[in-house]
Amino acid sequence: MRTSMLRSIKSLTTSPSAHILRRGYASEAVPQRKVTVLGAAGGIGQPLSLLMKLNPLVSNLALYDIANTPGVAADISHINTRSEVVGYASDAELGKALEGADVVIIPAGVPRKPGMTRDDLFNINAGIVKGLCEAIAKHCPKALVNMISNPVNSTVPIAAEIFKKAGTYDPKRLFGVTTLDVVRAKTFYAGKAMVPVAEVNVPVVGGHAGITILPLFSQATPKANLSDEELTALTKRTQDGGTEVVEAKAGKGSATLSMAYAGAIFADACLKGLNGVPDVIECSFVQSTVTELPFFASRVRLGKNGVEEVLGLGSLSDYEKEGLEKLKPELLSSIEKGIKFATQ
Ligand SMILES: NC(=O)C1=CN([C@@H]2O[C@H](COP(=O)(O)OP(=O)(O)OC[C@H]3O[C@@H](n4cnc5c(N)ncnc54)[C@H](O)[C@@H]3O)[C@@H](O)[C@H]2O)C=CC1
Ligand SMILES: O=C([O-])CC(=O)C(=O)O
Repeated sequence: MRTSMLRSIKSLTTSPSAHILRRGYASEAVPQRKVTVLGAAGGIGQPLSLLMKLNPLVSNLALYDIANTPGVAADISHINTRSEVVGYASDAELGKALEGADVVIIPAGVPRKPGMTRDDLFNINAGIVKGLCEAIAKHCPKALVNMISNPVNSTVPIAAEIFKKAGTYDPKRLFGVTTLDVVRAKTFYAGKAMVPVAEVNVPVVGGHAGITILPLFSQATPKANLSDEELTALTKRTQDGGTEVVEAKAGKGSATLSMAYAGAIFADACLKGLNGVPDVIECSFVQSTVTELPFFASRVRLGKNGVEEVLGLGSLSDYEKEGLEKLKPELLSSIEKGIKFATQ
């Protein structure tokens, strides 16, 4: 038994994908971890499920969608990596998909078309998220919830209220996934500053829609001498990154592949935190006292119980201070809209 466990740990640590995905994972033991993807057959769900299948920290991968799950699950299950894959295809199977989950990732819901804002998705997605969160409260109340469905600025407060109603709310376990904003900020900054993209770090704070997305390029590393005009343009491009993709896809949806990448990075960080890897830090939209708003995205230290510490904003440039004040009313109104929906 012990020999076979050691052998399986050895094979996990020597496969090429393991090296890529297990950076910074120091412990010898690889615990069993179940990840459930809700909306697994969608534009984001499919590549995200693929990336989670490649993640050696995952032992069980549950794929749930209301359409096309069996095909996606059968397809992904043939990949020769650690996790066992099971597909769940109907409302009646949602409980089984969630039972025992350590991390639940939610990319279920409709995406934008050109001309729409993320808030235009509220009417449909709020109801979808509400139903899924009620099931999470019932079947895996201790799971870390990674909310991708838009509008994130409202769906996270909706989830919080649903969990409060069920008596299961733990603010340490609820995350709005804003990693794509960070991914974009890093890419755009590296291009403009002509620095190696793999070395770039840029915190992105606030929320996940338009001007509520506030990249802090004054804290970007490696440092570069960019003009005010260049920094303004970079900020705007990061804020409008989602719209750039929506327009390029011309009615065929919004970012899926880059979002799957971002979602996989964030889920991996959650798993590392759960497994006790030290100093795992990612930006996320969480319950917060960093500003006067009840939810706010900033850098968060992840640990064995989810959020270990919500880190402050650090020092901001005058331009960023102005951006911060400008975003607050819009972000607050989206948060309140979510709370109102879930409490009425
Ligand atoms: N947080 C972020 O940075 C980003 C968020 N998004 C959001 O992610 C969501 C999904 O986008 P896509 O994957 O492109 O959409 P999609 O339409 O391709 O896929 C959505 C999937 O959700 C499923 N679904 C709908 N209702 C469901 C329910 N009750 N239970 C389980 N599954 C359900 C659908 O069957 C479909 O397979 C959208 O709301 C989009 O705006 C997209 C990109 C970035
Ligand atoms: O823009 C959208 O609708 C999808 C999204 O959230 C993003 O790509 O950041």
